[in-house]
This record gives sequence, structure tokens and C-alpha cells, in this order.
Amino acid sequence: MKPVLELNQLCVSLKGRKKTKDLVKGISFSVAPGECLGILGESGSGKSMTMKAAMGLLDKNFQVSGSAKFQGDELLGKNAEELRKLRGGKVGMVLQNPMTSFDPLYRIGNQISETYAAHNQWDNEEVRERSINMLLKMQIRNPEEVLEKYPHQLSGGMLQRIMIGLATSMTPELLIADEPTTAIDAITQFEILNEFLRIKEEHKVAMIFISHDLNAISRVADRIVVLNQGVVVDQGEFCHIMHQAKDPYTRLLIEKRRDVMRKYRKALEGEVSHCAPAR
Ligand SMILES: Nc1ncnc2c1ncn2[C@@H]1O[C@H](COP(=O)(O)OP(=O)(O)OP(=O)(O)O)[C@@H](O)[C@H]1O
Repeated sequence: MKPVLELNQLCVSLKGRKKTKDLVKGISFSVAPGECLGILGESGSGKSMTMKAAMGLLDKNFQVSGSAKFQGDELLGKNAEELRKLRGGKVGMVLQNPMTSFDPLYRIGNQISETYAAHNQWDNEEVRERSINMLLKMQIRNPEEVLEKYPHQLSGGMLQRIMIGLATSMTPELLIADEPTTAIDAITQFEILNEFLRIKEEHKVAMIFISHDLNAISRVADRIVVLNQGVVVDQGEFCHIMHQAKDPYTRLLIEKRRDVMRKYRKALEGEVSHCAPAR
């Protein structure tokens, strides 16, 4: 099956006054239709930089080389307008901080309409109807009221749901989610991850899910690529990563996850014995 996105030896460097710093050093991977690829790595490992370079989101200070093909079509070298059309159209993006994804000065309804109008020929009535339906689908109550609100009047979880709804309502071929659960509380994180699982099932869309959290990635990804210092250090299915990864950095991430799980189980056991009725 032809990959939806294929990176080949992608490199990113930052031109300084005296020297050039290499940030992404020859990354290659691909994602197939209907597949969810998880990109795992700690802060600064190059996860965001890789996707921004592929999607044309870096400014002129960054040098990008190698190849990034979307449905066989080379993206590097495309002009800004072509790439803008692709993003929000065939490629949906959900970013880490929902607060910064929306303009604080405009009502939510206006921002949704603007996105819909930029990619479709719908009239005002249809845009409103589709906006309300999208909010309902994302389980947002009182959608008419929500359309009138400004971003700061909604919770981070609600904004993230709207972002996901907006990105998926354009029926993208590829959905890129960059740390979509980092800026929200644990319960909302759980619900947002369920949302991604639902989208994967319903839309059969190719998905790239970027996170530093192996737990979150393991819930949605079919395959995982591990990055460290701008290089792919491991890749494979979750089971392979958990049990056979040889790279020391990957093993460290796994140990951290095990440690969190151990603490979680201990806390649960404590809770259970604490709550047990007195004999
Ligand atoms: N605007 C920038 N200018 C200079 N260097 C940058 C810039 N953005 C990122 N970097 C550097 O590029 C490298 C990769 O950063 P990147 O943002 O891709 O990391 P990441 O894995 O996505 O982590 P995080 O989740 O914390 O953003 C890091 O060394 C980082 O310091």
C-alpha cells in the first residue's frame, strides 16, 4: 500500500552566525493509510521539528534537506500557499496547547467558520449547521452558546476537543497530533485519547501521534518510532519496543513507564486496603 507520508533522510539544521546546529539528522519513516504511527521521545529529541519541517512550518533560519512525500508528492520546495492549503485540508493538525491554537480575540464560532470557509464553498447557514454538528459530535453541550464564547471562557479539554473536531471534519487523509494530551488533566487526557481511537476506527485516517508519554502512545499507536537527539534510535510495534528494544535510551523510557505503573498499582492497593471494611 502506498504510504500517506514518507520521510527519507530528513535533516534540519539551524544557521547561526558562527556555526550551524544540526537538530534533525536523517530521519526516515512512513505511515500507511489507516495506520497510527507514534513518535516517542523526550523533550528536545526532535519530534516537533521533524513534523514542522515536513509540513513547511519552519522559518528561513532553518535549513531542511532530504525528502518528505505526501501521497507520493514531494513537499519540500512547495510554496507557502500550497502547504497552507494542504494543512487544514488533506492534512489535519492538532497541537500541544489548545489555548495557543485559537486566537484569543475572536469568538470560537468565527474561528470555526473561518477554517470551514477557507477550505469549502459552504454558505453561512451550512457553516453554522456543520459547526453545531461538529461540536455535538465532540460531545460539547450547548453548542450554540459555545460558538459565542471566546477561547479563555472554555476549558483546555473543551478547546482540544474542538481542535480535534475541526481537524477531522475536513476528512483529512493524515492527522498529525503533536503532544495533544500534554496540556490537559489526566481524566480529560483519557477522554481525548478515546477520541483519537474513535477517529482511527471511524475514519480509517493515517495518524501521527507525537508524545513523550509511552502510556499515551501505547493506547493509540500501531507502530512506534523512538527519537533521541534528532535520530531514530528504535522502531517497531509496542510489544517489540517493550520487550526487545536494545537502545539504552528506549530502555530508559520503558523503565520510567514501569516505574509509574508500579507506583500507580501501589497507590491503588493502598486505596483498596484503606477502603476495606473493618472486620
Ligand atoms: N525555534 C527554535 N530555535 C532554535 N532551536 C530550536 C527551536 N525549536 C526547537 N529547537 C531545538 O531543536 C531541537 C528539537 O526540538 P523539538 O521541538 O523538535 O523537540 P521535541 O522532541 O518536539 O520536544 P518538545 O516536546 O519539548 O517540543 C531541540 O534541541 C530544541 O532546543
